[in-house]
Amino acid sequence: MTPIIPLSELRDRIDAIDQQILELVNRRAECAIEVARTKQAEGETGSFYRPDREAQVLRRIKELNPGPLGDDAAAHLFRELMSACLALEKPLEVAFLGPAGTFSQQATFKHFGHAVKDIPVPTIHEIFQSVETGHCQFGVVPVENSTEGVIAHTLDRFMDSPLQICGEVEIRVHQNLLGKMDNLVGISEVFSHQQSLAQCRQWLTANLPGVPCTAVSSNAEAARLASLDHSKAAIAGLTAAELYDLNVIEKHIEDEANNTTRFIVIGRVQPVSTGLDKTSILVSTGNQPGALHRILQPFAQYGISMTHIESRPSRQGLWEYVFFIDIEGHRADADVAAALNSLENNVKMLKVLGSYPKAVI
Ligand SMILES: O=C(O)C(=O)C[C@]1(C(=O)O)C=C[C@@H](O)C=C1
Repeated sequence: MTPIIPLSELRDRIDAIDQQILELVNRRAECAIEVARTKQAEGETGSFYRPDREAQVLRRIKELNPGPLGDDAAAHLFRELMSACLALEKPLEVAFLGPAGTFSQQATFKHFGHAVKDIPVPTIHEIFQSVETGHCQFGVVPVENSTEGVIAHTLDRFMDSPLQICGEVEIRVHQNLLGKMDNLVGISEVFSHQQSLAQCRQWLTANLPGVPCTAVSSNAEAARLASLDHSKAAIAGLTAAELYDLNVIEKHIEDEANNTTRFIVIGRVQPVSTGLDKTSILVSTGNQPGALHRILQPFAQYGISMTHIESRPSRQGLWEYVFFIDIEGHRADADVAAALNSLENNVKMLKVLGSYPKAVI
């Protein structure tokens, strides 16, 4: 048995280590300030954020991590460290689907760290708009949920937006029943975002049969409404419970155990290839026989994996569809470039929505 070390001695050790960490962290921050000077000298004017470099830093940390700290825990620490360093270079403004307390805000912090200036915006359309007009440098929008499928609004908005996808982030979504009451008895109405209501449909039918469910603009808005009336409940995340001082009446009420939402980061930056990337494209074929085959053929020919395909009405011709496709690899990678080149000759329209590093944390 290893001897028990007195608490005071262990705390002295921790204090000494903290001092070293603090010195090192500040040396790193000084480097980031120098990076900003170099970027400025090279004529950079836009955002100093580099999604490709950040992905590489986080992947390297996970590879180097000797433990006992877990790889994800180590990566999260460095996520925050880089966020603070970037804020010294140039603070970043990121629009998310507000108000505060939504899963979109959680996704924003998970991807950018907490040193960003997070700007709540009421609709997906306005998130695009705030980045298009330069109000914010980046936006975070939900794109698909593992239970409920795609968020059509986000996909549709890409059809006429000049913005690029420059990152992705996934959030495990736990839904909770929140309210001022202590139990399910006497609940007269449940508020939530339409997607969250859909994710808890079975639970609601089994536990609150006949209670009206009302869709509102966000889960945080649902929590706010529930805080105003003691007979009304909300379905939302735990952050919203804290924010609006609500009781957690029932935890994890989502029907699917692995309920996950994928968000994408939109902006004007085009990350360079990191070796572990994804590319999202928009393709329109016209309504001809064999159209889908012509889309799939170049990917098969160049051995490219397709991770997602989704069709949406094009809004141009009756029964004309566009396809949103995610593939593995970066548009600058030789095989992806060749496949996209060949695809362009096969289809009516091809728009590359972005090549970006796969989510690291
Ligand atoms: O390497 C850079 O370009 C930096 O700005 C430094 C740094 C970092 O802290 O490591 C900070 C922000 C960028 O988004 C990427 C990396």
